[in-house]
Order: sequence, then C-alpha cells, then structure tokens
Amino acid sequence: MKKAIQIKDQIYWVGVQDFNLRHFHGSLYPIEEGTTYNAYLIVDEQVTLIDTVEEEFTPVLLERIRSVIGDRPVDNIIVQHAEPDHSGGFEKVMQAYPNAVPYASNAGVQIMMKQYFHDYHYQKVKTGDTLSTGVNTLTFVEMPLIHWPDNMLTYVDQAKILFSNDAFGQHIAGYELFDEAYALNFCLDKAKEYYANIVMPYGMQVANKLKALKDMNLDIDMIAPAHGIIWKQYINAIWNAYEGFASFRSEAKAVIVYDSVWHHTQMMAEALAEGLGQNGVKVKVYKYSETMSCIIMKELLDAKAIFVGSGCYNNTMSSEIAGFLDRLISCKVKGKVGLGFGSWGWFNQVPGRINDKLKEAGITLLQEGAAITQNYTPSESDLSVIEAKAAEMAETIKSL
Ligand SMILES: Cc1cc2nc3c(=O)[nH]c(=O)nc-3n(C[C@H](O)[C@H](O)[C@H](O)COP(=O)(O)O)c2cc1C
Repeated sequence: MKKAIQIKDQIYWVGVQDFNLRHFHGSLYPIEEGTTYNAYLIVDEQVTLIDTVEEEFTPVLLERIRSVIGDRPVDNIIVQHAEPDHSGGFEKVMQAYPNAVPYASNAGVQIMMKQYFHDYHYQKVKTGDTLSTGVNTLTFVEMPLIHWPDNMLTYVDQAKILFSNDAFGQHIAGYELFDEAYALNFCLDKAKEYYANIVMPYGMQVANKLKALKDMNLDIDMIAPAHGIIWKQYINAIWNAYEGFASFRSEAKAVIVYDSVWHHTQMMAEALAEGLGQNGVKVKVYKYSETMSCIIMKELLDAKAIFVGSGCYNNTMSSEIAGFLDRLISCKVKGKVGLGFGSWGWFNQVPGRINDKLKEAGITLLQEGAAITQNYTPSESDLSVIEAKAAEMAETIKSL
C-alpha cells in the first residue's frame, strides 16, 4: 500500500516516484535516474491538495491521499501549473472528489480549459490572494514564464513552506525527501541541470521573481518543489545558486561542442581544448551526438565561452549541431563569447554559418568573428596554429 510521508505538522507528501523516466519533456531533457512528481496535502479544517501528478500515476496519488484522510474529502486543489506532469491526474482527482474547488492563475485556468475541455468552476487567483484552510493561510504568487505563462507558487505561513512548483526543482527520485540526505554539491548540481534544461530561457523572470520574493520577507523553513528533493538544510545555498543561474554568473570555462565523422573537427576541438586548458581556462569537450544533451546545457550555463564545431556534410553542418544551435538561440544567454570551427572538403561555409547562429544567440564572437576552418585533415602545424589561437583567446576569456 502506498502511504503519504509527513513533512511537517499537518503537511504530507503524496507524490510519486517515476523511477523509469529517461526523457523528461520528450527528447528535450534526457535524464539518468527518473524523477518525482511531488504533490502535497495540507490536512487542516479543509483538506487542500497542491498539484497532482502524471496521469498514469493518479491511483498512487489517490492511495497516498487516502492513507492520511481516509474517507474525508479533498476540499481544495491548487493547480500551480497546468503542464501535464503536474495536472495530468487532475481530472481523476476531481472524479474522486467532485466537490473540490480548484484554484489556478488566470493563465492556468485558460490552459487547463484548453487541455481538459471542461470547466471545473476554477477559482482564479493572482499574486497576493489568500486562502484560509483553518489554521493555515495559503498565499499565492504568480511566477509567469518560470517556465510556462501560468506557473504560480504557494506560501503557507503557518508551516513556513514555499511550494515552489517547477522553481528549485531537480530530478532526484527516492524516498529520502529532504536535501539533507544528500551532499550539498550533488543537490546543487542536479538543480543546476534542471534549471539549465528547463528554465534557462527565463533568467530575467527568475531574477525579478527572486527579488520580489525577498521583498515579501517570507519566513521559509522549506522550499518544496514539484520535482525532486525538498530544500531544508541548503535553502541559502540553492537561493544563492538560483540568483547566479538567473544572471548567468559564469567562470573562466569554455564548453567545446562538435560533431565529426572522420575526426578532423574533433582534432580541432582537441587543439582548442589544449590551448585553452593549458592557459587557465577550464574546458569541457563534448561530441554532441554521443553526449546526453542535458550535460552540455548544464555546463553551458556558467561557462564564459562556447565553441561550436562541425564538419561540412552535403553543404551543411551536422543536423545535431544545427539543432543544438537553434536551442542555444532559444536560451537567451547573456555575457558569453564564442566561435565556430570545423573541417571541410570543397565548401568552406559551415564554420561561418555557425558563427551567424552564435551571433543570433547573443554570443559575442571571439577573434573578430574569424571562424577557425580547416581543409580536410589538420596537420601538426595546423593544430599548433589552433592551439596558439586558443591560448590568445584564453587571455580574453579570463579577462571577462
Ligand atoms: C557524407 C559526407 C558529405 C560531405 N559533403 C561535403 C560537402 O558537401 N562539402 C564539403 O566541403 N565537404 C564535404 N564532405 C567532406 C568533409 O567535410 C571533410 O571530410 C571534413 O574533413 C570532415 O570533417 P570531420 O572529420 O570532422 O567530419 C563530406 C563528408 C561526408 C562524410
């Protein structure tokens, strides 16, 4: 039997672990060890459910709810986010508790109607609106575009818990619900990966919301997101990390991403790495087609420089690199420099096109935009030239 786990007086975790999930949000975000869909139950004079779970797991959610309240009904359902990993179970929960009142942001109601086609007499709430459930008062705070238009979070004053939905989430799946079960760096790394893959394009909204929340002077004992562990011991650290993520706080690090059939572009990538790495820039080198893209996105977040390379194939770059560059454009990165590179046979246009895409992504080109190109196989002396250029660029990167 699936049981709830109490996290504070009157407050229970009633979510599910999806241990087998390997692709979060389709192919966008490959993950290693599954995730959780966290739903929470506040058992007060009224019973309130915060979020639901992916539809297929709804029976587990209902079982955990009943393990606490038995035959008592759920009175309120807070729909913090309409995306199906949080709202997929909503209709089945409404069938189980037909008198429950659902609360959502204005945008949330619109999206729920578009997805489930039925008006459940939603109560629209906006920032500052409250709901008293007895001893506890819930305060709603909209956080549009972190990462959909409808996201909101809920602060419960009595329990001092910020139910943060997708903000502060990470993919850690287990029965140890609190951060203290894991090392700080592990938790921050997982949160960084989640932010980089899901939230990165919305840095401005995150920075503004963090400031607004600070101005509210909330007394916070726990931050309970919709995925992964609940922050308790490491609240200051994750808050500070989020401020860094949102402002693209970076270090003297270069991410080199490439694709290569006959290893020529790979040899160039390795020469770049040598010149940068030997001159004080931390380097991360990835052959895109053989790397989980989530790792590249994570490393990119706090890198000062990005180098993107591809051989030329039928007059164009590798389709994986083209896809990566389009994703980079969507990320609205700030304060980064970069350069394209690659090997070609009879059409030397690909590295220049990579540069165009990098510019479109808001990245300032190094070396006055002169992409590094190579006709077929780089010789030892070609590689030395690339290393020397990389050494020069290392100085620029370190000076930023
Ligand atoms: C399937 C295929 C198609 C190619 N098409 C072109 C082309 O259209 N224009 C060109 O300049 N070179 C073309 N080449 C040659 C490569 O660009 C060249 O071999 C380059 O050195 C490959 O770099 P890599 O080893 O990093 O993949 C092609 C190579 C392959 C494998």
